[in-house]
Amino acid sequence: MSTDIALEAVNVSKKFGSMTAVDGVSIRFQTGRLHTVLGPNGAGKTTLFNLLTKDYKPDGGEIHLLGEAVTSLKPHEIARRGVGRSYQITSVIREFTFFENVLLAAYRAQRRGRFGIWRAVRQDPKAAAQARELLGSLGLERFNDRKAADVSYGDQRMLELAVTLATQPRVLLLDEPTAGLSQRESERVKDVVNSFKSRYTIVMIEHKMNVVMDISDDVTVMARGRVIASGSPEQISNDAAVKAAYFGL
Ligand SMILES: Nc1ncnc2c1ncn2[C@@H]1O[C@H](COP(=O)(O)OP(=O)(O)OP(=O)(O)O)[C@@H](O)[C@H]1O
Repeated sequence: MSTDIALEAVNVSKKFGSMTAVDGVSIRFQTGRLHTVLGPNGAGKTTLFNLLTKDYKPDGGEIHLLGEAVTSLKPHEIARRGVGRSYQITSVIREFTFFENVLLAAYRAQRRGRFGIWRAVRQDPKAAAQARELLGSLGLERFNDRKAADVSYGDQRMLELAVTLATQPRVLLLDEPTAGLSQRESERVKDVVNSFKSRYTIVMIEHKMNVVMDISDDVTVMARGRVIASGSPEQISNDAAVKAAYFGL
């Protein structure tokens, strides 16, 4: 199998009772590209993410990561092999400062997922240097000593991104990184995600069309659990099936 494909779903399906949320989807995410999954509410995008990270077990089909079948692995094993996912605010400890949150994630990543006693975490110079550098590169150093609970929703989402990056993923799954953000904050997240391109393989679910069109290399459109179109942003915006299913035109 070609290793220029970082992550791949082959004919995956997932049912909830009698409802098929993901219906025989095959999709390839190429190394070093930003691939957006687009589609109306209920199209199956988040369920597809859950299948890629193995949070859900597929009813059929396979998942391949960096050329290897990983369909039987558990979510933490997928994470350890380099798939990082931002779980919205849930990955952030609200009572911890920005620095402490990123430090903890960096420390755990260096120890392949194991927790340490907090005193040892605090005294780890390598994790501390990594946390400082990461927060600096995202322009968040002014929040180093601020508690996550005390900043705006937009800044918490930036912290969530920093925590995910501290795990040193190869493939980054972003589920609506601009959801709930103001236009100015969305632009900032868009620029930051754009700056990650080439360093990571990025798979993003995103609804805001300006974000999708400005920074995606590839776009796949889902509707009712299936892939209805795939191509460049320009091809997708001119696709008749997409206009019908997504924009209601
Ligand atoms: N855990 C679950 N149990 C039952 N049904 C579910 C579950 N998760 C998702 N579904 C259903 O599966 C379908 C696909 O949902 P999914 O969340 O994957 O869509 P989506 O494209 O991410 O939508 P949105 O843009 O609204 O987040 C929907 O009909 C949803 O109600």
